[in-house]
Amino acid sequence: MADTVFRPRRSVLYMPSSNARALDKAKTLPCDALILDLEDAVAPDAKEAAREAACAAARSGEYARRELTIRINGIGMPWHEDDLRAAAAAGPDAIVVPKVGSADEVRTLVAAMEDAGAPDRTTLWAMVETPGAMLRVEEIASASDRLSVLVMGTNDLVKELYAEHVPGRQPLLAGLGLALLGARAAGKAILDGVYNDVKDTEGFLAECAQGRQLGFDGKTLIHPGQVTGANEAFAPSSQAVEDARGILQAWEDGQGSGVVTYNGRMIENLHVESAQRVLTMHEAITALEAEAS
Ligand SMILES: CC(C)(COP(=O)(O)OP(=O)(O)OC[C@H]1O[C@@H](n2cnc3c(N)ncnc32)[C@H](O)[C@@H]1OP(=O)(O)O)[C@@H](O)C(=O)NCCC(=O)NCCSC(=O)C[C@H](O)C(=O)O
Ligand SMILES: [Mg+2]
Repeated sequence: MADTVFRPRRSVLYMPSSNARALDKAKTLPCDALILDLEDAVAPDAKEAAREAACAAARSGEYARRELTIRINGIGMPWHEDDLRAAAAAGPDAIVVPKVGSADEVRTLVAAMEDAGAPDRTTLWAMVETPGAMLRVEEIASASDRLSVLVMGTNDLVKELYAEHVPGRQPLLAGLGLALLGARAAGKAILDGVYNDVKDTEGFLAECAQGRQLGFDGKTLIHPGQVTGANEAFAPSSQAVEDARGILQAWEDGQGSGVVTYNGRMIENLHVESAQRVLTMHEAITALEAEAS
């Protein structure tokens, strides 16, 4: 069911489940989560072999601390039902469903997962990547407790809007904002879309910084070379951690004295809550990284 404790999802790497080298390499990468893809990255004649490989990976227990998810083909596609049944039986951390468009679809997917015997630990991640989904994000996100994460599909959204990929993502800002509002109103995690140019480090890091500033929990990625940048961008900086500790200390020291300040800035209860959140994230990331070493 949906998370009750904070789980870092700074770097969430897609890989084609038909690519055995990528599946193997993923066991060594410092990403927080993996999406083993059966949808766009897999050609029609490779779908069945990819499904078997993804389910075997989910059963293997070889991906250690990394959250392991399987992206199945979308509702209405010829492989959808078999993918969902097989993924549910394999019991990954989550089943990722592309192009989810309504709360009814979420309820149908959750019922199908339950019918297929998905273990309780397997949650649903819904991709939102169409204009209709952007307008219904809150109802999609609130439709089931089993839905834990929303994932932006920015390539599909650009296509559906007849927009263009440009630095700064101006054509997407309305959609990104609506999706963030809907996810946060429903209390769900939300991941930013992918950056397609795997050789453009500067552009990628700028988009990570923008995604972080907008409020995303992490970024979906397409190449191992993008993992470290996303991990840094979506973790609290050492300055942010130091400030969070200072704010909590100033708040504790100033109880009963009325106005509290830290480094000349006014501190209210809401700043204390934000500082606590920063420290929770920092501790969760530190614990996750300690597991890896
Ligand atoms: C983009 C790529 C096709 C580039 O592949 P390639 O040219 O082979 O990269 P490299 O030679 O630099 O690879 C170096 C090594 O790293 C491994 N590798 C590459 N990519 C991955 C990966 N994603 N996960 C794990 N390992 C990876 C290679 O095997 C090499 O290993 P080795 O030989 O042992 O050194 C390729 O990166 C790729 O296929 N990426 C994923 C594409 C994908 O999954 N696309 C679908 C999801 S994106 C999407 O659909 C978003 C959404 O729906 C939307 O609408 O926006
Ligand atoms: Mg897509």
